[in-house]
Amino acid sequence: MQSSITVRHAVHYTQSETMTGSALRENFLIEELFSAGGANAVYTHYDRLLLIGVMPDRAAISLGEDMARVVGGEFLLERRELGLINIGGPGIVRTDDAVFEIGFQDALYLGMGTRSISFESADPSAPAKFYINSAPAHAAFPARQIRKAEAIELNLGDGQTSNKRTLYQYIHPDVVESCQLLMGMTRLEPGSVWNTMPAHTHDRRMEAYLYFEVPKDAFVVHLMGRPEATGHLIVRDEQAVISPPWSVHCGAGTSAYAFIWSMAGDNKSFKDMDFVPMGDIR
Ligand SMILES: O=C[C@H](O)[C@@H](O)CC(=O)C(=O)O
Ligand SMILES: [Zn+2]
Repeated sequence: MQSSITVRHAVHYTQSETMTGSALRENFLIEELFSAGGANAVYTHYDRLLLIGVMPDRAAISLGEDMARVVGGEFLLERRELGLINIGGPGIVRTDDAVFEIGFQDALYLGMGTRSISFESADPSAPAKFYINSAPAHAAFPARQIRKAEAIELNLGDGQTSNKRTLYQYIHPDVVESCQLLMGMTRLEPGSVWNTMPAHTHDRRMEAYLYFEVPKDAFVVHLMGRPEATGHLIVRDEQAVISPPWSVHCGAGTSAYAFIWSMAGDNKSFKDMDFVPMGDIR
């Protein structure tokens, strides 16, 4: 089983603005989260968000002692909460006292205090891909499965500006209670390529994007940085971007794609965004 845990430090924009393209990639892009039969984790110091990709094949994968060590606890969710969305085949998540069948584009919230968590693929030839985010928690809320049909659906953008898309809020105060985690998915319509335009920042919360369903040979040009000093990351299928609180996070693909966004920080107010006037982007 291939597994990894890496730590990403927080970076000030005065430093990121002097970085080469490859240094930006090392600090803000996660190239490999999903490896067959493995679990890859990135612990970021931005709001201590933990991003994990779990792709079980024949055997179950559990988040065990190595993860507990990273967070300095007896077990991973001793003082944390966790959200996940499955972007692969049907999967199964077992916890201390429950079994959840998690289909494609279904989500699961697990609260603080959940001791044992293990992941399986229902069919190893169509493996599940659990994209997991975990953040520090102060209260124990009940576990809850959120199917795609239960997420809040928002229709955004316009074909005329190539940004027609559907946004699904899964872990959101109007759907399920969480301490600080917000999580959802956005899917571009065929022919639309721009996400999150007009761009925004939210200094109160960091954000992470996992791009998926990016066709082979296609890519997304993800813009990051302060609005007046943007840089870019070329992002391929199933790669994730860590977006600091001071950064815009938007992009255009060479074709349509989907992505999972998640946030952690001071509030859970999705609408708390500082929109950037289009004329200010540099
Ligand atoms: O703060 C919110 C996040 O940046 C995303 O939810 C935006 C997004 O998915 C979109 O506009 O397409
Ligand atoms: Zn945002």
